[in-house]
Amino acid sequence: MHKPTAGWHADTIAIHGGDAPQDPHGALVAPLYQTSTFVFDSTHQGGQRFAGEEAGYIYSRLGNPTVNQLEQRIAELEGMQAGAAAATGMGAVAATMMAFLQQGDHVVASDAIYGCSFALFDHLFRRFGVDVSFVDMSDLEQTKAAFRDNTQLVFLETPANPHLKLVDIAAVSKLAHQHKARLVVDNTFMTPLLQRPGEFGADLVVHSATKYLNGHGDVVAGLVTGRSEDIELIKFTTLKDMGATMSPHDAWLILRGLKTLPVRMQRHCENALAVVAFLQEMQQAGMISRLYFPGVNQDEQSHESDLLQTQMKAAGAVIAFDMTGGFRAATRLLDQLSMIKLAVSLGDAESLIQHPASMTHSPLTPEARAAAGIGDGLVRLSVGLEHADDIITDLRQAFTSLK
Ligand SMILES: CSC/C=C(/NCc1c(COP(=O)(O)O)cnc(C)c1O)C(=O)O
Repeated sequence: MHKPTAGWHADTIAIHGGDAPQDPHGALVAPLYQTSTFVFDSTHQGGQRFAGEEAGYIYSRLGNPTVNQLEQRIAELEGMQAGAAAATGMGAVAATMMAFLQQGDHVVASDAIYGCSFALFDHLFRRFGVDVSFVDMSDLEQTKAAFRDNTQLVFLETPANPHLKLVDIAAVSKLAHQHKARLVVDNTFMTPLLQRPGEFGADLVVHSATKYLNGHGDVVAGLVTGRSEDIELIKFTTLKDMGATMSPHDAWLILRGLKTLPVRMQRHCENALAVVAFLQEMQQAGMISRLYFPGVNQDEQSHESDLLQTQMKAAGAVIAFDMTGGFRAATRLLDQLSMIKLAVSLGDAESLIQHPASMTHSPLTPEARAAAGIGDGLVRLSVGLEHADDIITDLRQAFTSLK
């Protein structure tokens, strides 16, 4: 039965998006195709399918009905033509970038990105002869100067991991396209509910689906969306041959998580605003030297508040802050919390807190960490779905214990 998907709101696409695999029993939730391979009717059919002469499934690393339903749903949510699913967020980042790179190429990357993305670019890509320039993309002149004749890709996160630095997607996209390069935006911290980078000129949008998209702390996975021809290239070169494809069960769990993404993001953002207000009290009390949250440091970047208005629907629910007492205060605070869990990752129902310098961003060289402004006193908090008062109570008792 044809679905009238045109004109649906994101809240509806999150539940109904993507073609559910046909089920003879009319199951409301499409069955999970937990299979490694698919049986051919004949040798001829098998050959035809491998040759691409006949549509149909072959082997789950080459495509799976449950995974395809998720790929279609995330593409519809991002407003992109197609999607590809990966075993992890890093699988999505790596497969996406490597599909468009070869030895001798150059990449312009933001200096504010997740630690393992930095490591992929700064260690692995260099080993294979791809050069990467890390730039402060809030400085468009510096960004422009970084381009070379062999620049093929531009990569950024906004808001960036770990301290929520914002980048003007449209401005960087213009620079990328002037140099005939593709722009890849990692939209993990926002999700398509709060930001759709394709609307501002991103060619490819990647996600750690581990985070908000799945949202329940029980899956590690990745997704990428873009134009059909780019997604096909990623699927049938790097993803297929690197083997970084997503399991059908993970896809099935993410499809279930996505159904509540709109209401979860609303609650995450409401909670985050209440927690920011409390942390501002701690800042006024001198226990926090700097608070990072989109729109909070108005003096810092008035352009930041413009971007919050133009490319984002809300500020999100990840907060970072520098402890006045540095590493020792940060360590004591994190070790004092009880309901808020001391763990990396973000975007889960559970509030999570961690220490970027020694954890998520430990792969950065000391120089890169300094350039990105990631100090030893920096703490990153992912605000969960608990009652805001209970989150604040836990934070308050931990801060009080430092006095
Ligand atoms: C070991 S640290 C835990 C992971 C964290 N981040 C992951 C991440 C990835 C990579 O996504 P996976 O491969 O699904 O973890 C890609 N892009 C962004 C913006 C990310 O934050 C973290 O806690 O900041």
